[in-house]
Amino acid sequence: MLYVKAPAKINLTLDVLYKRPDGYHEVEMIMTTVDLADRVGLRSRKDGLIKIHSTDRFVPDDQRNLAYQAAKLLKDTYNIDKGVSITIDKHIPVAAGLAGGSSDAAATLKGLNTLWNLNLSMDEIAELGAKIGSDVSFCVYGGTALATGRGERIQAISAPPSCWVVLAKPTIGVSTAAVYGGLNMDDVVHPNTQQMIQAIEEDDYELLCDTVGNVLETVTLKLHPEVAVIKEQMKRFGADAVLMSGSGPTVFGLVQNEARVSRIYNGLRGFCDEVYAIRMLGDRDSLD
Ligand SMILES: C[C@@](CO)(OP(=O)(O)O)[C@H](O)COP(=O)(O)OP(=O)(O)OC[C@H]1O[C@@H](n2ccc(N)nc2=O)[C@H](O)[C@@H]1O
Ligand SMILES: Nc1ncnc2c1ncn2[C@@H]1O[C@H](COP(=O)(O)OP(=O)(O)O)[C@@H](O)[C@H]1O
Repeated sequence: MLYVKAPAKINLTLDVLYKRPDGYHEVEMIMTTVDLADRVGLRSRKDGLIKIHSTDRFVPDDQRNLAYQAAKLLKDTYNIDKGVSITIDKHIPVAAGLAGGSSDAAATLKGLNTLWNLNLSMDEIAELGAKIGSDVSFCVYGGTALATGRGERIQAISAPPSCWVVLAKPTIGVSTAAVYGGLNMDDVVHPNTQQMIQAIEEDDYELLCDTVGNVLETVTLKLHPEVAVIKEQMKRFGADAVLMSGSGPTVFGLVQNEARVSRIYNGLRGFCDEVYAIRMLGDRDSLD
């Protein structure tokens, strides 16, 4: 069995520029991977079948699974006779704005590249990933990046300043398509993507905290007012910056003071089942 780590992402900024004729939205996002990960296990099969087993009962075990789609895409593109048994040890909350499914797909592409000796480059894998979903290319590379286009065009940037990330996910799932669909471009208050890049490049934590922003937040907040309540609580318990990730409903708080991390974590556990205190995977400290 080959095991591949599939980490979650958060969006430090998420801007929508316009709705495209193909129905997708042109975006500008600063994304970074965090240390909350699924574990994808891959075992090659001689019978050509793709079999999925997940530890989470809400994750589909058929062709709807993005890891299944990843394996199928490789089989079809490169005429592979072999199949694969895929085990997904699920730790990332599902339909949460954390790209769990996309990361499982990226891990499957990378793992099968090794298992089936395909010798594809990262760029080739990322390009294939974009056919599965807009977030898959970012998940192939991981780290910290500016994502443009519909999210599939990736430019790496340096690691963000070191801090804790507290994640809180209310017990609702959110449909990404419904959130993009509910966006009214006349109401959009655009985050400053260039300023976020500057904050990261200059290792300026305060500027980073001042610059976080997500245009999808107002849409999800209207659909699910409990997300606003969690945001308020995170602020009250002392997070330096608070934002919804992706299409939500997960809210993240950034914190540098370690004592405050436990205060926020314990405070939120009171009324939110899924709370995590984690690090960004590519923060400055972990690179030292
Ligand atoms: C919002 C974000 C932010 O990182 O993440 P999540 O909340 O899903 O984690 C992404 O843009 C989500 O990417 P992903 O989940 O891969 O979306 P896809 O499968 O490609 O698209 C799902 C649906 O979302 C809408 N969509 C997606 C991307 C985009 N740039 N414009 C869109 O309008 C389309 O309606 C599409 O049919
Ligand atoms: N491997 C997978 N893990 C989680 N969800 C998956 C997976 N494959 C397909 N899905 C489907 O994709 C939907 C969105 O899942 P997910 O990737 O967790 O959320 P998000 O797009 O908000 O980051 C889920 O409702 C689920 O049915």
